[in-house]
Amino acid sequence: MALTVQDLRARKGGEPITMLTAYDAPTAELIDEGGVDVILVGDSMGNVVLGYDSTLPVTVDEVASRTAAVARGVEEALVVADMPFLSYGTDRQTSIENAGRMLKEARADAIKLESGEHTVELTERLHQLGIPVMAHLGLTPQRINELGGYTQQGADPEAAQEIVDLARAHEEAGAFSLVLEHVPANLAATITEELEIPTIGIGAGPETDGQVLVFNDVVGLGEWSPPFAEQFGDVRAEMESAIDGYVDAVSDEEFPAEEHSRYADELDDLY
Ligand SMILES: Nc1nc(=O)c2c([nH]1)NC[C@@H]1CN(c3ccc(C(=O)N[C@@H](CCC(=O)O)C(=O)O)cc3)CN21
Ligand SMILES: CC(C)C(=O)C(=O)O
Ligand SMILES: [Mg+2]
Repeated sequence: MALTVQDLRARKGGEPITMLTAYDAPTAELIDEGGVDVILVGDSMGNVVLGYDSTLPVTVDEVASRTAAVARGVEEALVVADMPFLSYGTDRQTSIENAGRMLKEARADAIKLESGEHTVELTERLHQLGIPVMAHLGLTPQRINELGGYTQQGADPEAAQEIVDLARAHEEAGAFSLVLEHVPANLAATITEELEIPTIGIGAGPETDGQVLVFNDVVGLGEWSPPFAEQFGDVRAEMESAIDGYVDAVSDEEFPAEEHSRYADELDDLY
């Protein structure tokens, strides 16, 4: 049976939750078969697949299209669509319509919002309507122009308290889980202890209820990855070697070989 948001809530304090991003069907299928619990169609697609230098240009259409592809590749994992910059938190009607598209059109199971004061009421409304919301606090990359850099958040007592208060407010509003990004490990541990919903950390230390990373960082596909990510493979080197192999084989006239080529006997008299 496919994982539900209720199953995820029940994992609080239990076996660590695993979450990875994916942006296409075949990758999502591999991740799903690998037993990962949650697949996030992250707006990090802006950086890692669409060639932008931030997540800000990513559109609702782009996330919806990629989410639909991912959902087609997945059988077991929970599929979460990441709402892009300015697709929510402006007016309520548009926010609900955009979030609704992810479930109605793209077949996501839930959505994620970069959270703040402006998303407490919206989270409650979406929850009431039947759209499960994953909250996201700490480093929220859609605020890069306010933040000035992708630095650790909540490192002083006042900023930490603000995150704790917002975490509680979003739990109360009905969020089913909370991503904590690039915050001190001791702050993430405290929030994890205080909340009843599972926390999922990225650059937030070992004491959250789960971990999330960007797929490209995990397999070693990107040229660059954040300091808190770990590379568990070197897919980039594999790709480079396959591309070199192809170019060499064509240049040396070794590809295509006999086994790749079909001849039509009927043409023998003509040519
Ligand atoms: N490939 C990829 N992986 C990610 O995890 C990721 C993205 N892209 N794009 C969207 C956001 C941006 N993220 C980032 C990006 C950079 C740092 C980083 O380098 N932080 C340093 C320097 C901060 C600074 O001074 O600007 C640090 O030491 O905190 C952290 C998280 C996480 N997200
Ligand atoms: C890193 C995760 C939490 C994210 O928001 C994304 O990939 O866009
Ligand atoms: Mg994101």
